[in-house]
Amino acid sequence: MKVLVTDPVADAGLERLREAGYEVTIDYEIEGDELLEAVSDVHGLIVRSGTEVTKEVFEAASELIIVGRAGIGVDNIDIEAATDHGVIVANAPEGNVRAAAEHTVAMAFAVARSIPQAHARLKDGEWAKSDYLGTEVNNKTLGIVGLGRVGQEVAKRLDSLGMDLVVFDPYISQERAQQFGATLVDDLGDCLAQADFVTIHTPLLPETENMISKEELELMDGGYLINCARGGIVDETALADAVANGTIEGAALDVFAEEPVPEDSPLLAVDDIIVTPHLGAATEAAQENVAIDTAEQLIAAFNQEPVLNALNAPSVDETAFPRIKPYIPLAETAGKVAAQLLGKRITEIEVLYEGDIAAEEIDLLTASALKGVFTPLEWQVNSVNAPQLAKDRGIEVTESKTRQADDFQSLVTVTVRNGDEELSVCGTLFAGEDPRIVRIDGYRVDAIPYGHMLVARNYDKPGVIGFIGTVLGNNDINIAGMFNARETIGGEALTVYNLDQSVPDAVRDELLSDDRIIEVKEITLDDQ
Ligand SMILES: NC(=O)C1=CN([C@@H]2O[C@H](COP(=O)(O)OP(=O)(O)OC[C@H]3O[C@@H](n4cnc5c(N)ncnc54)[C@H](O)[C@@H]3O)[C@@H](O)[C@H]2O)C=CC1
Ligand SMILES: O=C(O)C(=O)COP(=O)(O)O
Repeated sequence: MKVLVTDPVADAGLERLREAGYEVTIDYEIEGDELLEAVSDVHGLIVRSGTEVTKEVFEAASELIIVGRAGIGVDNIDIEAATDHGVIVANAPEGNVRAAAEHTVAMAFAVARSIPQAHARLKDGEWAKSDYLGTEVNNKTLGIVGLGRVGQEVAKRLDSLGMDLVVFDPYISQERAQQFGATLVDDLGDCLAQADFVTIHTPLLPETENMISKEELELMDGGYLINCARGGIVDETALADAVANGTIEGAALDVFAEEPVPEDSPLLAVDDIIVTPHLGAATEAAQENVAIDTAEQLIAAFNQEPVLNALNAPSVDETAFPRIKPYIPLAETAGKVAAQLLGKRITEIEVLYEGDIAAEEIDLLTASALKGVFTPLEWQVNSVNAPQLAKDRGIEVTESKTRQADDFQSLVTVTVRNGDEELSVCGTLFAGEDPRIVRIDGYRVDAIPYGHMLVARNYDKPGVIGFIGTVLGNNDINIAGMFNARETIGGEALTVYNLDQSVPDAVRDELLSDDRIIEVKEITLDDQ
C-alpha cells in the first residue's frame, strides 16, 4: 500500500504507517496536475487544510481507499465525490480540540488587550503604554456560535475566567448548554446582541457560509469577534468595514476565506483586526495526536476493519465488529447470488436479518449486501458507495430484523425485486464462519457459495439429475458438489451445482433443450 502525504503531518503518525509496512511519500508542495499524477497509484492520502481534495483528485486516484484528514475540518475535501468513488474520508476529531480552544482564548485576550499591536510597537522601540486601554473578559458575556467539541472547551475555559455564556447552536439541547453553564438562544441575532465577545465554532457548510455579515455585525454593537473556526463563515469585507468604522471594537482571526491570505486583503489593513496564520491546531501535542489518529484510520481501512472516524462509510462499533465481520462476506455473497439469479434490472432490495445478527448494528452488512448486488454490474463498488449508488438509481432499500431464526442461529436474506418479480437468497454461517446458502427463492438448499455455480429449475421427474450430470460430464465440466431441493414430489425442483469449470452457452442450450428443465443460470463467485 502506498500513502501520499501532502500537508505537514507529525512524524509519529507517518512512522506508524512505515512500521506497518506502507510506503510513505511526502510532498508538501504538490498541487494541480502534479497532484493528479501523484495520486494515480496511491491507496491512502493524508492531508490537513492545505490541500484541496477535489472531484478531479478522486477521478485520478483509481486505487485510493481512504483520505485521512489530520485534523477536524473537511471543507477542503469533496466528500460527495469521495463517496461516489467509494473512497472513505476520515478525520481526527479529537486530537487538536484543546489546542484550538486554547488558541481561541489566547486570541480573545490578545485582541482585548491589543497585545500584537503593543508588541510590534515596542519591538520598534516605542513605549506606547498610554495608547492601549484594554477590556477585561471578567464579567463580560461570551457568545458562542456552535457548541461542539471546540466550543465546549472554550466555554469551560472562559467560564472559569468569569464570563457569562450565551450560545447559539440549533443542533443542541438546552440541557447540553446548561451543562456548560451557558444559556441557549434560538436566534443568532440574540446571541450577537447579548455578547461582548463572540467566538465562532461551527464547521464551514453552505448553511454557515457568510453567516456573520454586515447586518449581524451591526447587532453586536461594539465588542470583539473571534474566528478560529473557518474563513468564509464571516463576510471578510463586512468585517473589515465594521472594525474600521467602529461598529465593533476589534476582531481576531486565525482562518480566512482564502489561505494563505492575499497581501491585498482588506483584513490586513485594519489595525484592530489581529491575525494568525491558521495556527489553532499548531501545537506539538495536537499534531502528534492527529497524526497518530489519522495513521490508525488508514491502517484500519487497509485491513478492512472499521474506520472509526469515517465520515462517509457505515459506522460500526469497534467492540461489535468481531461479531459482524464474518457476516460481511455472507451478506455480499447473498446479494451477488440474488442479483445474478434475478438477472435483470433491480428496482427494490430488501435485507432481512434473523436471529442473533438482528441484535447488531447492521448498516455495514446492508452496505455489503448492496455491494454484492451491484458487483456484477459496477466497477469499483464498495460498501462506501453502494448505498449512494442505490439512492442515485432510485432503488428502494429496506432493512428488517427479527430475533427469530428457525433452525439457525442467524440468517441474512437478500431479496431483489423488479416490479412483481422477486428473488430471495438466504445465507447463514456454519460453525460461525463458513458461509452457506440455505434458501434460494424459498427452496431449502445447502450450497457452499464459491466459484462457478449452476442453478437449475426443473420438473421433479426421474432421470433429470442424471441427464444434467451426463451433459456436464460429456462437456468435461466436473461437478464438485450438488444439492437438490423440491417442494412437492413431481412438482418444481431447484438444483444447485458447484462446478470446477464455467458452463459455455452451448452446454446451457443443451440442458434447456430438455422439456424437464425450466431454467438454467450460472453464477460466478470468488473462489473459496
Ligand atoms: N483554527 C484551527 O486550526 C482549527 C479549527 N477548527 C474548526 O473548528 C470548527 C469546529 O470544530 P468542532 O468543534 O470540532 O466541530 P463539532 O462538529 O464538534 O462542532 C460544531 C458545532 O457547530 C454546530 N453548528 C452546526 N451548524 C450550525 C449553525 N448553522 N449555527 C450554529 N451552530 C452550528 C453543531 O451543532 C456543533 O455543535 C470546525 O470548523 C473546525 O474546522 C478545528 C480545529 C482547529
Ligand atoms: O483541524 C482543523 O479543522 C483545523 O483547522 C486545523 O487545520 P490544519 O490541520 O492546521 O490545517
